[in-house]
This record gives sequence, C-alpha cells and structure tokens, in this order.
Amino acid sequence: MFSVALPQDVLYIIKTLNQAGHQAYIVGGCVRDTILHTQPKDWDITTSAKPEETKKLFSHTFDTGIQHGTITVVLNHTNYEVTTYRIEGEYEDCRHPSGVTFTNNLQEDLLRRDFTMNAIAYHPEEGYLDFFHGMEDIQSKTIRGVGAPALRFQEDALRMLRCVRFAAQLGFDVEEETYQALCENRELIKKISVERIHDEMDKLWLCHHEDKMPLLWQSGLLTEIDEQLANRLMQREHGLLEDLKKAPKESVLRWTIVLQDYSPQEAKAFLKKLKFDNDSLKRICILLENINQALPTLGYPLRGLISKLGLEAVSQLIILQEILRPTAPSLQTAQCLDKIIADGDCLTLKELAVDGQMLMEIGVPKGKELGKLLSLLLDFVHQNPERNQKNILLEKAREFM
Ligand SMILES: Nc1ccn([C@@H]2O[C@H](COP(=O)(O)OP(=O)(O)OP(=O)(O)O)[C@@H](O)[C@H]2O)c(=O)n1
Repeated sequence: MFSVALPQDVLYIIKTLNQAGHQAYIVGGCVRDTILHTQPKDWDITTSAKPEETKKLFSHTFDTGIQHGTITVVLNHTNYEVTTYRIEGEYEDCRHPSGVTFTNNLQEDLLRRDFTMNAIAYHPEEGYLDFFHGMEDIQSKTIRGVGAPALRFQEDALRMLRCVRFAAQLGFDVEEETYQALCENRELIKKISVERIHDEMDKLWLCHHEDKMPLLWQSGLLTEIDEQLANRLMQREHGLLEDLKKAPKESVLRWTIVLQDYSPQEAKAFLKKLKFDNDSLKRICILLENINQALPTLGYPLRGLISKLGLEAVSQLIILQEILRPTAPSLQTAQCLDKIIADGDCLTLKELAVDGQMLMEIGVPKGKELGKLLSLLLDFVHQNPERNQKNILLEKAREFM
C-alpha cells in the first residue's frame, strides 16, 4: 500500500484536530485521485469534531454549510472544507436530506457517500480506511454504489449523472447492480434542478473517455432529461463520439458538436431549458448558424466575417469545420486568419483610422447616415487594409457622401 504526500496545510489541520482529541481524515475525491496518481482539485477533511469545535481550533474559518456540518478553514490563502461525520436523514425529494445527524463513527459517514471509490478515508499515520473495498474497485476500474446502490441514487438522484460522468472521466465501468439501479431509478433525475444537471453534463462532455458517454442515453437517463436530445444522440452515436474525440476540451465547442443537427432555434430552446448563460447560448447559436457555411479563404471576405462574428467564433468555426466537414478548405482559412492577425489588419470600427467625430467635422450629419458611412469605410478597409489611413478615408467619405 502506498502513502500519500499530503500538503503541509492538510497535515496541519489533521494534526490540530487530532491533538484536540478528535479523529480526522482526508476523504472523497482527493483520496480517489491520489490513488489514481492524479492531482486532487481540493482536499476535503472529515472529522469527529463538531463544527463549533473545529471553528475554535483555527484562527481563520468561515461557515460554508454549517447546518450540514461544513466549516471552511483558510490556511495560506487556500480553503479546506472540514466536515463533521454525519448521517443524513431521510431524503424526501432525492436531493436534500430532511435532516442531518452528526455521528462519531467514521464508517457511518462513509456509508452515506455515493461510490466506493469516493468512500475511502486516509490518515497519514493510520493509512487507508476502506470499509467498502473502494481500493479494489479503483484498481479494477469499477464504479460501484456504496452498500445498496439504489438507495444511494434515491438519496441524491444527481449521483446517477455523476456515475456516468465518472465513467467517462476515469474510463471506468459501472458495476452491474449499480447500473441496474441507475436504469431503474432514472426518472428520479427529474427532481434535480436544471442547474445541477447542466453542470454535470458540462463536465461530461469535457471527459476524455468518450466511449463511456453513451451510458447517458443507453441507460434511459437522458430520455428523462430531454427526450429529443436522447433520440438524436442515439441515432448518431458513432459519429458523435468520433467528432468529440477530435475536438478540443472546450465547453462551447463540445456542446455545439452535441447539438450539431439542431437548428439554431431548436438549440436556443434547449439551451434556455438547461439555463445556459446568455453568452454561451449566443456563442453556441452563432456556431450552429454558420457551421455549414463555406468559410472564406481570402483576406477580404474573411476580415468581414471576423468583424461580424468575432475572432473567437471564426477560430472555433475553423476547428469545427476541420472536424465536421473534412473536405472544407479549413487549412487555407486558418492560414489566412493567422496572416490577418500577424499583420494586425483593421477588423472593427474601433480600429478604423477615422471615427464619427472626424466624419461630422467634414459635414456628415449625426445619426443613421453616420453609422452607414462608417460601415462602408470599414468594408473599404477590409478590401485592402493599407487603406486604413485618415486622409484616404476622409477622401473616400466625401466621395460616398
Ligand atoms: N452527490 C454526491 C456528491 C458528493 N458525494 C461525496 O462527497 C465527496 C466530495 O464531493 P465532490 O467534491 O462533489 O466530488 P468529488 O468526488 O471530489 O469529485 P468531483 O470534484 O470531480 O465532482 C465525494 O467524493 C463523495 O464522497 C456524494 O456522496 N454524493
């Protein structure tokens, strides 16, 4: 059995709690990640100390979810969540326990967790405490619900999505009873807030093991979330996975690939339903609107397109076309884009050598006309960036007038 190199701050928290007569262990995703030799995102500590007792031992703390027993301890500008061992009460709505009871028993705390791989505790001197054989499951790449998997899913239905996401994140298989429980309880996902579902699905599309993603629709879980999406993904499963394998791990790009056969209107309705923020919604819809459009390979039309859609969207369209339309001349477009950036070509009104004030000084009236003239001048510069000089543009403006 190997030992874990814990950060000094984590060792300090455990030692401080122990010296005050409390038990303390690291637990959850950080233990799983260290066994898998990956860097944990954060370090969670579970302790027999009650929240008030934890607070007294550290100078800088704040209440994170004190009713659930969680205190954040701040050390060297880093936050560590320290949670009291707890047994959750009945789950009335598959999301929130009706009450939380603290316990002195570590095993009881671990029993309420989702999967065996997430239910291992570790102490720098005692080593691993692994009541549910999570280590074996990690070694055999298995996701297994702790105890009775159906109960774990009924307690918190989001765990079903977490199950699929962990499979795709870690490349693990879902153990048979756990998968069965997931299929049988799938409709409970409807009780989970759209925001939490969105968040998990976001994480899922960014995973490295795309081959595991079909668990989402094969299990029937996606049908409960959105039937139309489930049907579409089922139909184009093979192509979708191949496309995702080639795509960078970027959320907007990957959602665009997932929704590639949606019209922008259909996509908008779906993204609104999933409560996407306006910026991401807009970016995905712009990509879907232009995904099948032939991209320019010459400077003049390409500068215009960048000015209309933005540099980021055009760069993403090139990547998408490389993946989805391999016969499109994406390489030429990319080279042309690189040259435009390297040359520092004028792309937007902001970079134009004249502005509204200068045009008014030569007699252009304020209002619609002024805006129209600026657009014409921008197009004139897009045709040849060397024209972006004040005297040339003022002369052209007089001509247009
Ligand atoms: N619905 C949930 C969420 C979390 N947990 C428990 O709380 C720990 C910490 O949860 P979280 O930080 O959300 O997940 P991680 O396992 O750390 O993984 P990730 O951060 O990748 O989601 C989990 O390991 C698991 O023991 C759980 O049992 N059920």
